[in-house]
Amino acid sequence: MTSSAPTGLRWGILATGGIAHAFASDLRTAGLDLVAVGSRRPDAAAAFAAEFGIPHVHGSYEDLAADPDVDIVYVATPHPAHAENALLLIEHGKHVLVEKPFTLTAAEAARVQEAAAARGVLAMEAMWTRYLPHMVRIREIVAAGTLGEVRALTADHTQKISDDPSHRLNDLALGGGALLDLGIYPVSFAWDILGAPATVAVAARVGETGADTEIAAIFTHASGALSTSISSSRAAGPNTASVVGTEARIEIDRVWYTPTSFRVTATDGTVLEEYVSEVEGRGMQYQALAAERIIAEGGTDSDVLPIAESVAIMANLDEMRRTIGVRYPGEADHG
Ligand SMILES: NC(=O)C1=CN([C@@H]2O[C@H](COP(=O)(O)OP(=O)(O)OC[C@H]3O[C@@H](n4cnc5c(N)ncnc54)[C@H](OP(=O)(O)O)[C@@H]3O)[C@@H](O)[C@H]2O)C=CC1
Ligand SMILES: O=C1CO[C@H](CO)[C@@H](O)[C@@H]1O
Repeated sequence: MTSSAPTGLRWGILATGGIAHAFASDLRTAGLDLVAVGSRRPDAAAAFAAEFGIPHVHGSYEDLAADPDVDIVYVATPHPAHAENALLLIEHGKHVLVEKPFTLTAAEAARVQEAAAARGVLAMEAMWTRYLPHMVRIREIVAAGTLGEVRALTADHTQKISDDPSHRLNDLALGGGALLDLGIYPVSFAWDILGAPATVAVAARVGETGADTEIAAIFTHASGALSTSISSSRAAGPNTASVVGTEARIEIDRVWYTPTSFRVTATDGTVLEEYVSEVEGRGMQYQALAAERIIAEGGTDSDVLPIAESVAIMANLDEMRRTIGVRYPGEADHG
């Protein structure tokens, strides 16, 4: 089970940028209790609160963290700020749902994991795709053995995003790079279906700012399966994915990491299942409902994406970046 009905948990949102808006809108659509917003800019917090009818308005992240009427906070800052923001919130006893990638590095992720465990709160990566209904169904189909032995998985996350050097995806100071922003989706999908890679091969193009603009990866997995992924912040491709087994395959339509459709087709061409998502809004509410269920049941970890797996995925991304020579400012300080 990955989602359920709202439990009345009181949500705060930290930051007021693009994805904070999308998440707030999905929380409202799903009837979750959004009570607070915090921004570095008091005006931005006030405007965001007015847009979504949020009662508690905080002109700093510290004030949001200290709000006694907030149970859980969604962190929607650029990746280099995720660890610092999450640690502040955890220190104040808040549960946290932290945007992907969970942090900038595995060392930061491990620090958040430790702090959450010490405080007894939930820290969960907002890899929203894992919680979407079509992904839940895909995991069921794979687990049931319908595909036979899974031999291959493919996925791309390719978008034409601005080449302005100051854009978040190009600026290393903001965690720029296709891998951490886009490539993490196919990487996390491969982990979800096939587990940790046994070997990792990567090739990339690195742009003028030092951030990767394209990256292709081939993983082998302990089962013998291969997974491949391509990510680009310069050109929009199919954004489809497939899981191929000895008896049947799953083909996920574009855009595979958002609510969409898929087919299960047997090797002889028989269509075994056609699935069409029926999701209100963008679909970011499912991860929030999953977090609410875990907390209501007294848990502190996600069964769909445990924090240890988020840390391990960050280590996988660290290794891929080492291979392609992408390094973030002050990374040594980050650990
Ligand atoms: N799940 C998904 O589909 C998506 C996830 N994301 C993830 O969400 C995070 C934020 O992305 P996005 O919303 O596109 O980014 P934006 O630039 O649109 O917003 C980021 C917000 O973070 C706050 N912030 C804190 N420190 C800084 C800083 N140094 N520079 C700029 N902003 C800062 C600001 O809020 P304020 O001024 O109010 O404090 C700002 O509005 C990223 O980690 C990204 O990977 C992004 C898009 C889609
Ligand atoms: O997660 C994401 C999904 O796609 C966005 C672009 O539209 C990315 O920038 C983002 O971080």
